[in-house]
Order: sequence, then structure tokens, then C-alpha cells
Amino acid sequence: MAKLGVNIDHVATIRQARGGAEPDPVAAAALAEMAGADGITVHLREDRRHIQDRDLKLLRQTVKTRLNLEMAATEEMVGIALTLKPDMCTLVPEKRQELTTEGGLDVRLNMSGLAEAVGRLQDGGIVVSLFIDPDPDQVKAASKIGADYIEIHTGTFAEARDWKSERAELERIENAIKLGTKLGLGINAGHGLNYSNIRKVAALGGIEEFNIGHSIISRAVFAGLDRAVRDMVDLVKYA
Ligand SMILES: CC(=O)[C@@H](O)[C@H](O)COP(=O)(O)O
Ligand SMILES: NCC(=O)COP(=O)(O)O
Repeated sequence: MAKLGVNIDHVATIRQARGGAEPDPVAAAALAEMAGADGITVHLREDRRHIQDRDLKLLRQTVKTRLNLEMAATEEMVGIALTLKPDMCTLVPEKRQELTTEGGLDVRLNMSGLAEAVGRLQDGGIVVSLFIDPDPDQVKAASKIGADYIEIHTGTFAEARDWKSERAELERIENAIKLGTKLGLGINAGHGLNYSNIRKVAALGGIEEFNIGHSIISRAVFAGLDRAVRDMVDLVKYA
């Protein structure tokens, strides 16, 4: 059965809109866990647009499931991770101007820098995942540099506007799952997944954990976080 990691960045986005103290992503993490989340995901961006260093410190002390820290493979972030020791680090590409992550890491192009970051994090006892597009060359490169997991970027699938491109992207995701599994990588997936499109990806099988944020927090605005997490847990586990 697949697991659900709840990304709580957008709770912090609302807090940062006023620069105050609420809503607190630390409280959101506790509620998500009580509703059945298997893990909590946060993206500490270099520009600190949502999650703050204070959140990360408190989450490390309070998260009872698993804490997955998404971050760029920079010196600053590797240092923070080695001090904080999240259960998993997911290395992601980051652009200052983007509204959200626009694609996967180019592992092939940045092999040596990423290999160094992966090695340093693993030496610190942290499990490392690489957020990549469902591209066989990127899957092979992730395996080559010793990543423990890949997180398959599902954003292109989520944005497909006709069945043909959606089916083509699902096929790419399925092939990436098969190849990654064959190479001994653990497989996670995420980005842009919601209450309608999750079934198709979950039904492929072979994905250990889905990281989902925006759609859950959006539903929580109307239905409450407990209901929103429970509904997604059901979809992820019983697709
Ligand atoms: C890496 C990824 O797919 C998402 O977790 C995303 O980067 C979350 O960060 P934002 O909420 O800033 O888009
Ligand atoms: N890595 C994907 C993630 O954590 C959540 O992405 P989204 O559901 O907010 O698009």
C-alpha cells in the first residue's frame, strides 16, 4: 500500500502573506499526522518564501512520522540538513522566479555536484531522494550517483490537457517506476497531484510514497485539514 506524505508549505504561504504567526505549519503537521499522514514534507526554499528555519527546527522536534526536507543541493542547505537530520532529504531544482517547482533535477548535467551532496547527506545518516522527471536517463544517473530514492515529478502529467498527452506521460511514469525499481531505487512521486488525478498514478503500483501539498491544503480551506488528509489517504492507499 502506498503512503502519503503531506506537504505543508502552503500553510506557511498563508502565514507569510501577513508576516504573522498563523496559521502555524507546525500545528498543521500534527493535525495531518493525526488524520493518517505517513510523513510530513516541507520545502525550505533559499528565498524562505514560505517555510522558515524556525518551522524546520520545531518540526524536527514534533513530527512523529517522518520528516522529508525538500531543498536545493547548495552548501547552505546541506549544512542545515546535516545539523537538523531530517529522515529524508529530497533534492530539488530551484529557481528564484518560479511560482512552484517547474521540473525535475538535471542529474546528468550536474552529476559531480549532486553526487557530492548525496554522499555528504548519506554520511550524515540521511536517506536521499532526487526529484526527477520520468526520463530513463535521469533515473539511470540518479542510480549512478548513489541516491536511495527518486521522486518522480508528476507535474507534466497533472497539467496534461488531453487524454493523449496524459496517457503518454503516464506511460513515461510507469517506465520510470519499472526502471528505478530494477536499479534498486525506492520510488516516490509528487507534484500537482489532486483528488481527481491521483487514482491514475496510484493505480500504476510500485510507488512507495506520494508527496502531496497544494490540493490537500486547498481542500482543507473548505473541508478542514482532518477531512482533506483522510480523503487523500483513502485515495492513495486504496486506488
Ligand atoms: C519539489 C516539489 O515538487 C514541490 O514540493 C514544490 O517544490 C513545493 O514547493 P513550493 O510549494 O514552493 O512549490
Ligand atoms: N514534491 C511534491 C510535493 O511535495 C507537493 O507538491 P504539490 O502537491 O504541492 O504540487
